[in-house]
Amino acid sequence: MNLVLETKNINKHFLKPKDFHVLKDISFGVEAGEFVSIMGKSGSGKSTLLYILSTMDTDYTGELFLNNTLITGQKHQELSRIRNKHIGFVFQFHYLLSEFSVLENVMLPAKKLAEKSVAEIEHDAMEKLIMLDIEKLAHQRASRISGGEKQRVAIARALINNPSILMGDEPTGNLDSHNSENVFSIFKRLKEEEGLSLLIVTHDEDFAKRTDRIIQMEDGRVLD
Ligand SMILES: Nc1ncnc2c1ncn2[C@@H]1O[C@H](COP(=O)(O)OP(=O)(O)OP(=O)(O)O)[C@@H](O)[C@H]1O
Repeated sequence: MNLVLETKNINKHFLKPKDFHVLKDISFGVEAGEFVSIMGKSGSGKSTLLYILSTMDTDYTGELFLNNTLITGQKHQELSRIRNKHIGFVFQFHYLLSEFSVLENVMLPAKKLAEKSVAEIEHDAMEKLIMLDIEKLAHQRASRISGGEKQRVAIARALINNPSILMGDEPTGNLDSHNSENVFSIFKRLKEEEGLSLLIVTHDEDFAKRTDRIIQMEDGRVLD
C-alpha cells in the first residue's frame, strides 16, 4: 500500500471560549491515485481537519505524514514549501486575484516555488488550461469570467506544481448542478489519467457516492 497521506491519532482542542475537543483520534490514510470524499454534518469537524491536513494548522497532537514523511513538527518555512509543492487546494470560493489574468493566476504558485523559469512556468500553466478546456480564457481578467470558469481556473492553479494530492473544501458548494458535474468529471479524469490522489470535503451525496471511498465524520470522529 502506497499512502500519499496518513494521519495517526490526530486530536485537536479549541481552548476558547471554553475547552472543546473538536477532533478525536483521527487515523486514516489516502492511497496514491485514490479519490476520497469526506462527509459529515455541519460542525462535525471537516474543515478543521482539512486545515490540519493541508499543513496550515499546526496546533494539534498526533502525526501527519505526506508521502511517508512526517510533517508534524516541521518548521513554518518548510511547511510552506511542502504545502506549495505537494498539496493542491481548491476552496468553495475560488480566491482568484481579480485584477490579474487567468494565466497569471495559474502561474502564481509556481513563481512562488521558484524552481522553473518564467517561460517554463507559462508553458506549464497553458498546458493546465488546455487540460481543463479553458485555454481561450488565458488572457482574460479573472474578474470577467463565469463562476464555473473561475472554479476551473482555481483547479488549474492548484495543479500547477503537480501536487501529490488535491484537497478541496466543498469545491462544488457554490456551483449549479451543471458546473458541479463538470468539476466532478475533471477530478475523475485527474485520478484516472494522471493518477492524482484527491481528498474532497462535500455535502453533495451524489458527488460522494461516485468517489472511491467516503470518510464519514461525526462529532469530531471518523466513523468506521
Ligand atoms: N476557531 C474556533 N474556535 C472555536 N470553535 C471553533 C473554531 N472553528 C470551528 N469551531 C467549532 O468546531 C466545530 C467544527 O467546525 P468545522 O468548521 O470544522 O465543521 P465542518 O464539519 O467543516 O462544518 P461545515 O460543514 O458547516 O463547514 C464546530 O462546532 C465549530 O463551531
